[in-house]
Amino acid sequence: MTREFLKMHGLGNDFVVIDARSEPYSPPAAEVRAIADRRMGVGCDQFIVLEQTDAPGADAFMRIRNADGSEAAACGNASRCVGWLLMEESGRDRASFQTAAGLLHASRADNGRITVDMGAPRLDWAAIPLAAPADTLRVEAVEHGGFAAPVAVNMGNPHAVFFVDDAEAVPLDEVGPVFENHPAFPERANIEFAQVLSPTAIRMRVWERGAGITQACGSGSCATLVAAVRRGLTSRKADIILDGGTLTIEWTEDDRVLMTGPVALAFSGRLAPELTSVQPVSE
Ligand SMILES: N[C@H](CCC[C@H](N)C(=O)O)C(=O)O
Repeated sequence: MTREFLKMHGLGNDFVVIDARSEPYSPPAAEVRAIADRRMGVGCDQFIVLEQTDAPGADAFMRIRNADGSEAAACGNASRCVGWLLMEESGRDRASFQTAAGLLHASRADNGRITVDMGAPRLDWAAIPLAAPADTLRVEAVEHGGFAAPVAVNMGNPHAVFFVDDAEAVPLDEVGPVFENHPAFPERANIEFAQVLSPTAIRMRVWERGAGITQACGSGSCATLVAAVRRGLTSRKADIILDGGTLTIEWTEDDRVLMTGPVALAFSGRLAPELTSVQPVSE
């Protein structure tokens, strides 16, 4: 059977979104990779499936899969897109949905932007997770190519934030995969390189776990702001300037991280049977 999908993005971090609340759909990793492939399939950084849920207060469960087929528990840019879809569906200005990292709450902000409360950051080494006890403010065991001692933050997914003098100079495609797969991160990690421009502005580039370089990363922007505040480098609310545009992040005094930014619906289409019946690639 074919399935309708929506192609959406948040600042160029792009998604194939399928509403499977009435017809369950949990494709194997090989099928997700085929759909995410930018030649063979539709192409996306993350593949998002809305699932039926009986979680109280939730309109759906948001299942997040990376382009490599792996599952992630958080995806900030997709959370804004899903929040927007649910608000458009209900006609309300708020929406809540369940993720593997917990219940998220979305609301409309100014100029068509959407705010998602991404919850509290987790800062303990075991919650990142790290392979061994460490000070998450400076993880000394992680260094390569002149970059060392990142701040580790979990926003539902693991992040390592390096502060640098010039974000544009970072050889992201070379050092990104080394840090993503570093043994200090038993579940791998999303890797951010942040250049503080002012107490309220940070330039950030990202290498995502399971997706590589993306135009933007919402959970990565949240992790970057939290890391900067912990290091005393910025105020608790700042703009994160990504390749694809700017997100505004605030770490509130009551320990919530609020992410505000745009959403975009590019087009809709139907996944053809060939794609939904792809045979697992022999490893
Ligand atoms: N693009 C997403 C991050 C996806 C995280 C995923 N790469 C992981 O494995 O954690 C965001 O906007 O937060």
